[in-house]
Amino acid sequence: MDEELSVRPATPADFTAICDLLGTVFHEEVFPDLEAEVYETERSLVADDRGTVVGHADAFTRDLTVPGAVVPAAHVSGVGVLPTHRRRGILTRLMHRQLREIAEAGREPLAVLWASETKIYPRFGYGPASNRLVLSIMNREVRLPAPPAAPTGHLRMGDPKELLADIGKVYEQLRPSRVGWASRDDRWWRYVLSDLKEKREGATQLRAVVHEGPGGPTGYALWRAKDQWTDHGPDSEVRVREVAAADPETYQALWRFLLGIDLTRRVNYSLGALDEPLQYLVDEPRRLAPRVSDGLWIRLVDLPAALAARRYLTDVDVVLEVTDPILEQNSGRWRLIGGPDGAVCTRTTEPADLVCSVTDLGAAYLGSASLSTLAAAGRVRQLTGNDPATAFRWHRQPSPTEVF
Ligand SMILES: CC(=O)SCCNC(=O)CCNC(=O)[C@H](O)C(C)(C)COP(=O)(O)OP(=O)(O)OC[C@H]1O[C@@H](n2cnc3c(N)ncnc32)[C@H](O)[C@@H]1OP(=O)(O)O
Repeated sequence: MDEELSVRPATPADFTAICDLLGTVFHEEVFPDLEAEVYETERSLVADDRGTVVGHADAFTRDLTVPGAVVPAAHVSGVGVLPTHRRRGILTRLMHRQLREIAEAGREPLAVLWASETKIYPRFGYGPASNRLVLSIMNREVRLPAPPAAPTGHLRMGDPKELLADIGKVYEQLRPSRVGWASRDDRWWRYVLSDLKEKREGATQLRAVVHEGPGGPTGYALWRAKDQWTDHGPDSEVRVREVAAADPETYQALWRFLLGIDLTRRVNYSLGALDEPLQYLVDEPRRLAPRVSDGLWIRLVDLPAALAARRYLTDVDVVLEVTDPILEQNSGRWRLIGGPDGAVCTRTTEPADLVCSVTDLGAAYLGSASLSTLAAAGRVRQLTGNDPATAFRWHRQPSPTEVF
């Protein structure tokens, strides 16, 4: 371990160096004014090599919707180590310290992140908790059911920032029941809707469409388009950022709109849920070209609090024997008693029904990865007939709305 190197809390004076570091490790231009919008200095850790910032990790203070509840969760982001200092254990020091600090603060039972590479985080107890569907739709080749003869709503297009009151209202109405959604205060809405030209990758500005029902807005979509022409004529692409719908009529109306934009031949959407309803609506789902990728990674920081915070699909009364080499207080046997209305989780000396690591529980936490599947893989060991796998599932798959 480097004697000279320290891991310490960042100060405001480190901000420029942190932005430079993130630009270097992610091979992209970083816009400090934009990052400053959501950056939380007091949660930011740096690795300091004799006055030079060589590593960084931070976390955003946000809530995450989990099965049946909304839970404070450290949204970990901005992780990087300079190429001159890689593979010397700096990330390990940053992650261990960050997890210990989150645990000691006692406010957030969970940490959540998006991984740049899937090898990095399991060793720190993060499990892959929400696979997603990446859709690349040949929109001319698929048809949705015809709209109702007398639709109850209509669509209104505009600048997302001007439609924010409606968009924000829909988001807040749906958020408590949509697993994987993160809370967005005013700063986060500014960040999400910021639309720097340099980040558009040649596409248009961000556009919004709101579905207006008799009682107010019931959904919205955010998208941009990238124009292209070939010898065959128009060949443009729609890049869908978010789709939020309170009911099936709204969902269908928004997708009918997105798939029907003139001059376009493809619609790309990278945040589809594994059970995205669109797959069951179009007349030729193969033309969606769905591809599975990973999504949110979950880390149980305060295991009993995290397990008690979510709801369970069916009644469960089970003893879990858990290993957590980093946060030892999570290791041991836990009795979880819960169901659709709530849960309690307490330490126990009773014999275990199931043996697993904290990483496996992270994977199963949002109801996406099944404990049975993890058992089939040999990661989880089911010791008795008391199998909690069904209880850990949920009605719908997680569907995060953004990569933070
Ligand atoms: C939430 C987010 O922000 S995700 C973004 C993560 N950041 C990036 O991908 C940016 C580019 N990459 C980097 O900055 C660095 O390579 C990091 C941060 C991923 C790793 O930092 P390092 O200080 O090199 O990691 P560290 O030395 O602590 O490695 C710990 C272990 O993880 C392994 N590891 C670390 N990164 C990777 C990787 N990208 N792929 C495979 N294994 C990795 C190491 O080999 C090591 O394993 P070992 O203990 O068996 O030898």
